[in-house]
Amino acid sequence: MYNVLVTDSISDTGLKALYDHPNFNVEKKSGLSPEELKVIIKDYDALIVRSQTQVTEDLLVSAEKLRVVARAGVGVDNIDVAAATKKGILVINAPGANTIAAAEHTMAMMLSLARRIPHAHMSTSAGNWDRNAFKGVELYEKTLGIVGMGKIGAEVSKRAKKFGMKILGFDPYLTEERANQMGITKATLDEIAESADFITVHTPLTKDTKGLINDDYLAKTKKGVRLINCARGGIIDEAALVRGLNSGQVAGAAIDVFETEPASNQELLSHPNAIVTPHLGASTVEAQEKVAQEVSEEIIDIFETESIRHAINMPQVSGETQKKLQPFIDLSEQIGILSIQLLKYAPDKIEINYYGDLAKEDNDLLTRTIIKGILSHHLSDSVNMVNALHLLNDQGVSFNVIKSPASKGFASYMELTLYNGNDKAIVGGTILNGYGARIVKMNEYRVDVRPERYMLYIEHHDVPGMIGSVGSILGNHHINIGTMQVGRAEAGGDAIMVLTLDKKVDEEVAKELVEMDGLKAVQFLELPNGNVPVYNS
Ligand SMILES: NC(=O)C1=CN([C@@H]2O[C@H](COP(=O)(O)OP(=O)(O)OC[C@H]3O[C@@H](n4cnc5c(N)ncnc54)[C@H](O)[C@@H]3O)[C@@H](O)[C@H]2O)C=CC1
Ligand SMILES: O=C(O)C(=O)COP(=O)(O)O
Repeated sequence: MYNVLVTDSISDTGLKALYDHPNFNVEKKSGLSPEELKVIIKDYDALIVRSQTQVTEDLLVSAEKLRVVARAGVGVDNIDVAAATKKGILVINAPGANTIAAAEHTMAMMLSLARRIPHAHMSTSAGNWDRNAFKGVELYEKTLGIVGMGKIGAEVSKRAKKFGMKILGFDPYLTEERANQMGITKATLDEIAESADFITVHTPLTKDTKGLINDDYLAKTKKGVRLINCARGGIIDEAALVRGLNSGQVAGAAIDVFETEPASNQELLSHPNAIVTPHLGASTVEAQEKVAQEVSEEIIDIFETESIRHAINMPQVSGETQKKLQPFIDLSEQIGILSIQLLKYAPDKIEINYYGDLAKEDNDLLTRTIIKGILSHHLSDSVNMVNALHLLNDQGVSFNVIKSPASKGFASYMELTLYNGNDKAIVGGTILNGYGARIVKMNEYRVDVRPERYMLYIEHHDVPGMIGSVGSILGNHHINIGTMQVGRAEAGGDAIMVLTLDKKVDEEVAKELVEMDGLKAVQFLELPNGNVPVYNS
């Protein structure tokens, strides 16, 4: 049974999949103080939040079995993603599920600014009938500058165009071609300042976007510009905005998100030309059901099938790439595990080579799986796909990934080399069509071995009788040999044997083998996810 904690106001309808699932126990606990949350978090496998709960490093330290933090929404600035990654906790969100809600709220804010609806409402409901004080402006034929042409920015542009607005879009990823397709003009921030009557921001809050609209920028805008922020507090610098509103440079501002929330900047909140809402962009029945449903279904998939769609701290892989890489995932981990057992010590340098078709794919997922295999030897369960690269970095191990389209004799081939000073261990593997995974290189030797649970790697001198002697020792201890591969550099020189065994070699057998004349190195290898033969009785 997996325990899921929900700490913000999340739609019960959207959580239905989790409520109905026999393997999940959902508990809703809102209004907890950080201290109270810290005490109970240790019992939960997954945590679902919106923007209110602060998922800090201090909280995550106490989250003993937490595997997933799910953000029922887009922005993850209330979650310490770096601390989660360090602890191997996956962070997911629900991108796109509240896009329409946020775009419609932006339009509502823009229309409210243009026609001063909140002010007119307050005055009229107080008993006044003032038809002259609230003369507005039209959106029609005005220029709207959109900073951040992602999902919400694009939906806002569609709606604003229908109102007859001219749209200038700024986004580092906006191409001329996409702008043309959308019927908007690609612009710079300065061009927006120069021509826009309304400016709306739709970016995440990053070090680049923090204070993007500041005193300097406002000085370049048209006098009487109107500003909207339904993205993140701080993209428009609040102090600069108040100065702009006071001087009249800014005719009006509609603000849904604030530098600190709950908002406390009274000068802004009570400014006669400001319209403010308490972070309501995503607050529609539809969006709240959708975000909750998306994260619920993804949590079930993560725990039941390990499939991840919207990870913040894991590589995003398309369905097609995932399908191509799938057969290599187990093999990657096996290569990692075998190589660290061959090297015996922790590596100080790692090199991963992808050849052939594999080199053409985005193989970050395989790289993480290989690293997880290597590190799990010393760090066991504390390493996973989320924190593998982070832990490697922490250990000061350098790693290098080389992709080469050359085939190396197989359609796809991967080779891992671990270094420890002058020592190194090499393991290469491939998937043979119709035959499955094969280890095809161990150190400098070519082999052809199906990765199995129990394996034995022996380096010896190429002299008569070696194979027989190893076979006898194993036979005397009732250890059946599944397969055996022999290889040599040259006749009478160095040679290897790689055996797959039906059971584990205990210390006594290992000792006998190590003491055998002519053997240079004996390494018992164990693959937790390798095949174990089953005998018919
Ligand atoms: N008020 C509310 O309740 C809601 C707020 N949001 C916020 O709205 C923002 C946008 O959300 P989406 O459109 O879903 O995200 P998105 O990821 O689809 O789009 C963000 C866009 O910002 C662009 N961008 C990043 N840095 C930029 C920069 N320096 N200058 C210009 N563009 C830049 C990116 O290239 C991207 O195209 C996020 O901050 C999100 O958290 C989202 C939903 C509801
Ligand atoms: O999805 C986002 O980024 C939002 O800002 C929505 O926040 P909320 O879920 O309404 O607290």
